[in-house]
Amino acid sequence: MKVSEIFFSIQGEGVLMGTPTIFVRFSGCNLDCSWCDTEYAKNDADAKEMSVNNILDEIEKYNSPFVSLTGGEPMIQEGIIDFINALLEESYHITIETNGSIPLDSIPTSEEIMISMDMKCPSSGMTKSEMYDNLSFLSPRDQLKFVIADRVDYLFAKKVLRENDINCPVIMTPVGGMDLKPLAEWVIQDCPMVRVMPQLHKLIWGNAKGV
Ligand SMILES: Nc1nc2[nH]cc(C(=O)O)c2c(=O)[nH]1
Ligand code: SF4
Ligand SMILES: [Mg+2]
Repeated sequence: MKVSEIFFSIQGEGVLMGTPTIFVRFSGCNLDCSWCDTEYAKNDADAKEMSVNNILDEIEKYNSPFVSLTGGEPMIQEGIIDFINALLEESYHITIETNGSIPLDSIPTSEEIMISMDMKCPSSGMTKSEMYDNLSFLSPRDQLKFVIADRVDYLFAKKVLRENDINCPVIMTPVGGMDLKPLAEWVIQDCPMVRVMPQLHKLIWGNAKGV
């Protein structure tokens, strides 16, 4: 598998925010979001080839049952399902950070898996890539995230929520993860059933790599 980096940090996004978590960041992505904050993982130029066992050996060094698979786009990695099954066997809780453009039905059903699906808004330039069928695959233990750059993105997100039956927590985060006020005020005005959240790791460490 093509790995960009493995690091131990706190979960900075979503309902598990604040939980010490091991991150496995895979290289390679099928999208090209305008505001991507992990350009270095979008192609596999700097990737390290690692087997499932190599990765398991590496993450065993950290003392946490929480693993987050991210990228890039983890779901395009060859062998990702075998890796997920190996993590389940080792009793890890797994968060899968996916961009929503890859079918999610190959992911095993388990209490120990949280699918954290991004829904790409207009400012990303990638809205056409989203697979709306994936929304029906999300259960209450998963989460749906919208990264919001402007009012157009916010209205897009509201429309998606209005037109689809969503069964999991919904999170809105401003692009860059830190300037929360405009988004918070829109949500208060409209009161949709969403949670406004920062990217906690960026509040702590700024826009650094490996955190
Ligand atoms: N601390 C921390 N939390 C994260 N949650 C999701 C991340 C991601 O890049 O997908 C991420 C990340 O890069 N760092
Ligand atoms: S899906 Fe994620 S990694 Fe891929 S281009 Fe968009 S923000 Fe970057
Ligand atoms: Mg990140």
